[in-house]
Amino acid sequence: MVMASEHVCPGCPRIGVVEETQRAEKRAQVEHALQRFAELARVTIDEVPRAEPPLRYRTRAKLMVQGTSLGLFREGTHDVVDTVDCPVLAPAVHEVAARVRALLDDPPRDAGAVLRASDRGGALAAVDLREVVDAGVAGLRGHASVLVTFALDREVSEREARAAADAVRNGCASVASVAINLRGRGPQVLGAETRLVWGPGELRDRIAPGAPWTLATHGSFVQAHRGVAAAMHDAIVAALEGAPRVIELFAGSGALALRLASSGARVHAIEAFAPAIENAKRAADAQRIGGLSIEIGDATAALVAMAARGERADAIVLDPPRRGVPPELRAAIAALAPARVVYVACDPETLARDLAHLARLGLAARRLSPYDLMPQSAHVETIAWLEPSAPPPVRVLHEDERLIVIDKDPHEPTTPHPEHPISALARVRALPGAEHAVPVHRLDAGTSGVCLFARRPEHVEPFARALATGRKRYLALVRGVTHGKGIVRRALREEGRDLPSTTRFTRRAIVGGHSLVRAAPDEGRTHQIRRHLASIGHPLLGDARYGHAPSNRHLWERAALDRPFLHCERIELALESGPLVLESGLPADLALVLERLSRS
Ligand SMILES: C[S@@+](CC[C@H](N)C(=O)[O-])C[C@H]1O[C@@H](n2cnc3c(N)ncnc32)[C@H](O)[C@@H]1O
Repeated sequence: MVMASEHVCPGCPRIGVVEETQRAEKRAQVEHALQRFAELARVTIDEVPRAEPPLRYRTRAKLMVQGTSLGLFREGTHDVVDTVDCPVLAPAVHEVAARVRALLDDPPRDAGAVLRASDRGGALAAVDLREVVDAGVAGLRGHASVLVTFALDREVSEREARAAADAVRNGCASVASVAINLRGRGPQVLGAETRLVWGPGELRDRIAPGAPWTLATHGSFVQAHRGVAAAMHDAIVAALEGAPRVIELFAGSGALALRLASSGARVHAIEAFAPAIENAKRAADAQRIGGLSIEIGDATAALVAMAARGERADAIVLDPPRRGVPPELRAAIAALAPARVVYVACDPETLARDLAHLARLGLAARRLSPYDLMPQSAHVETIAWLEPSAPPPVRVLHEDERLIVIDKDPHEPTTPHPEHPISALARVRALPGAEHAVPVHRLDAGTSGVCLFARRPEHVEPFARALATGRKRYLALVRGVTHGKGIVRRALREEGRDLPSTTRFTRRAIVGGHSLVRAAPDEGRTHQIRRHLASIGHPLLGDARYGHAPSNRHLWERAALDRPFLHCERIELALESGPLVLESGLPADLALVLERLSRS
């Protein structure tokens, strides 16, 4: 058990909490993330296995520099909390951090700006420490050493860089290699350009004794906890036994790809960061591991191209960044018709969003296995095991002898479209007595909510007329803060004619600096709400066509928004038989977006 420390470091907010409790909390986090999605109601969640060791495990530290402090930003600020007694860093990483800290206190003159914080007139903004273990002979941590990268805010001379490298390695045997990196303006700790100053620049690294080695370079990705990462790899290799062709997306420097290939599978590894995956191939060749092919590029573009070529995969493994994967990639995964999919996720919420969509595409997760990849933090890493399974039936809001009204899911068009593997119409026609159904109107693929179908083509006309004069209400999240209410009257061009159009809106709430509005179009012109709200400077968030690309990117990264935020929540029809009110609640994916936005 870890005892409570006096102050809680932002890196380990759960330190001091009994380990069993931490693991139960992590499992509960995953459970909570699944709960909002009806498609995931029957998924079981394993207990979280114990991480060994629970302390002194961290293979990588990106430490910020401020004055003479080396540590992490206090949450929501740019104040650095010094992590001098950090109990989770692996011993070699801890030793090098202590050496850098001592040098910040007393920087050698000839190292110039490299070892002086940028807020003290120097150039140093952060230090990236990456542990490397070639455990081939002496067992894990037998040969631990560290790749040190100084992240600088400005250029320094070669002489200053060399003096800094000498200073950090003198008296610190764990330093294996030193590089400098120019950070650029982005929020990332490291920029694109790294320059080797001293040492080999790349070293063999193993997750576990006996595992194939990979090539570690300055700043390269490594799982935070070797023991837990190795257990995850074991579980994945066992689950994919007998799969002759595996596609691995987001393969990094190939630790898992090499394991899978060395166990006999043919692995095609796709990764955007060229040096990492090129090193995987070099490591495979040097170890005579056959069967590994690599592809450098965007995982979505690569898989969409494979699907378009009609390729198939026995198994697909993916380990994306926190934001999860875009809808096009989920559709391409389903199109490759894999017998097994293994989805490794570091954010259970985006995982749940993606699993719900994959379930509708015919790939269902029955079981999730959460891991304690970063003990003492709130982080939970989860493996989802997916298999082909019939998609859940469409949700019916109302049906009678002539009409079927469904709650349309996002990411599917109303009628079949070549870019989408499934349509609302196809799912409606799978209902009993609905094989001749036709849509009364169309919602865009990205829009969810109330959607009307006539049971037979001859039933469409009266409902189409009732819909044209009926009241329709949508929920939309739009960029910026709108007036409390407003009316947009603006002709919209359709089929070469300008047609008078009116949309009324009321703001319901401000969430994360944006407006949640109820919008009611008097007509039902193509993209009426999207075009009208964009025309007054408040485009829908997530709308790639009429929206604001930087805001869309931000909401995708931070708030898990993967489609236009537009939901048809209510339609009122005056039918000959009497009034009919159809309503749909806020869908789970948009509820998640609002929750994340109000948290941030
Ligand atoms: C969570 S890491 C997983 C790394 C790898 N599975 C491992 O264990 O070493 C995510 C990886 O995805 C890569 N990546 C990020 N965006 C990508 C994209 N659009 N296409 C392909 N790879 C991407 C990153 O470079 C990073 O290596």
